[in-house]
Amino acid sequence: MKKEVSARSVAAEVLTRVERDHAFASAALDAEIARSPQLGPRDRALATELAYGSLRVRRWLEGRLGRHATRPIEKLDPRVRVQLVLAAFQLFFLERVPKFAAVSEAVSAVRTSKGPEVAAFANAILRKLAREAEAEAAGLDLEAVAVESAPPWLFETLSRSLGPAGARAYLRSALMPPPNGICVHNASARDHWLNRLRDAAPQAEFEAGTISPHAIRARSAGRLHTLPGYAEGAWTLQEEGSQLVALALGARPGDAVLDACAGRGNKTAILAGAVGPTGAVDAADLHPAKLVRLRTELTRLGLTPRATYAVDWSVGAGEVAGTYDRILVDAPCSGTGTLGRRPDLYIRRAPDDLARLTALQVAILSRTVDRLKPGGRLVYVVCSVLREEGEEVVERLLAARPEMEPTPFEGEPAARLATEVQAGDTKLRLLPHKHGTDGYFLASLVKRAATC
Ligand SMILES: C[S@@+](CC[C@H](N)C(=O)[O-])C[C@H]1O[C@@H](n2cnc3c(N)ncnc32)[C@H](O)[C@@H]1O
Repeated sequence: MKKEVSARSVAAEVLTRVERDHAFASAALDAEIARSPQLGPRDRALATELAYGSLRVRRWLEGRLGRHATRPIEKLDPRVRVQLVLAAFQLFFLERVPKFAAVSEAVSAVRTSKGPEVAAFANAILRKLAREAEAEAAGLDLEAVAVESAPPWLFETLSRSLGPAGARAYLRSALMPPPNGICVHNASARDHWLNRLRDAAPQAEFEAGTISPHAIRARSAGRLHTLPGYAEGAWTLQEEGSQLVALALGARPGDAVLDACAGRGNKTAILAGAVGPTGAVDAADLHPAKLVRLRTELTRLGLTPRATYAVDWSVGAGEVAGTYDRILVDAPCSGTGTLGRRPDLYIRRAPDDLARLTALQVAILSRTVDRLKPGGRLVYVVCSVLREEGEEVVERLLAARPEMEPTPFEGEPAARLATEVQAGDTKLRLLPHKHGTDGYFLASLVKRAATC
């Protein structure tokens, strides 16, 4: 019998894959949606809301389900647990799905996969939860929900970095889907594209970003790449904080720049635009496949990197032989600044990841410093808000490489923000609840010119 596909069944498959295989939610969702061409735009949006929404509050939902279960929730078959979590999410957070429908859809999915006995167990729990949701949903303390949704080790680690109130505010902000970012290449054309996008998708919300002069924030806009301007290369999809990161390097016309952990080139395009035809941008990354994507994307935008290098900075500089005026090190990290966008991190991250990642960050930084000209600048960035991957990594680098010293940012938006938000202007932490961007830590460093 062919399985019926619905927004709910797609979300259930995504949650199962994230839980069971530690899959990336975005990749799992893209794959499931691609396998379900019969879903229209509304159902695709609902599947996304169900999958991401449940992941954002999964621990809290499991806690509530656990109060009524006769056996531990974590011991249940993952497919049953996922059905219960999805129904609980609908009961507490999705007003537009009637409560009886949420319960009966979950119970019927459990009956199909596990039989009537387990279905009766699911039914008993969900009926009790439906009564609680009826009484409580409107008055939930969302900050408490957010804190209980994070694993305790993560809340403690965030509290050490942001203070307990900061950690609570950050987690509360991560309950909301963040906007999608658009980067208009020619910043002076931003208003033009804002108007064009509003005309093309009146149901969506577009607003100018406040941190990056290139940024437009988009909500409820569906598939952005189908809108005017994308195919012509007038804009790309790039989160606003990520734009600021590239601008923070302060690359000038004529500079030789290395994008040391360039990935698919999200930031390389801004760097290539800044150095212009008289400068050069080289891009490096561990994964050659990402560099192929980078070349394709830059070509689409009418830009070209001078060279791309597949390099593992943890072992050496590979074929990167030259030296550079400016280097951007957008290092691999815990991603804890992106919890709103990647709630699967609540499942995929573990406390011991930090020691491994910080050792890697220090190793990458140390090797890239060798490729910096004396007097040259390096911006270190992680999409993490944790001190361990931020201030502490910089301290470790400065201890190992005394020729490096902190220096104020040169990129105008980052320099302005740094002096506004903290006393020292050589480091900057972007926070979703303060800046409306993903969370990042940035540090600006210079290599002392040799003295005789
Ligand atoms: C945070 S991502 C940055 C990606 C890119 N700059 C962007 O804006 O999307 C970190 C990148 O570092 C790369 N990476 C991880 N370990 C590395 C290593 N040992 N040497 C070089 N690159 C590495 C990853 O492949 C990934 O693309």
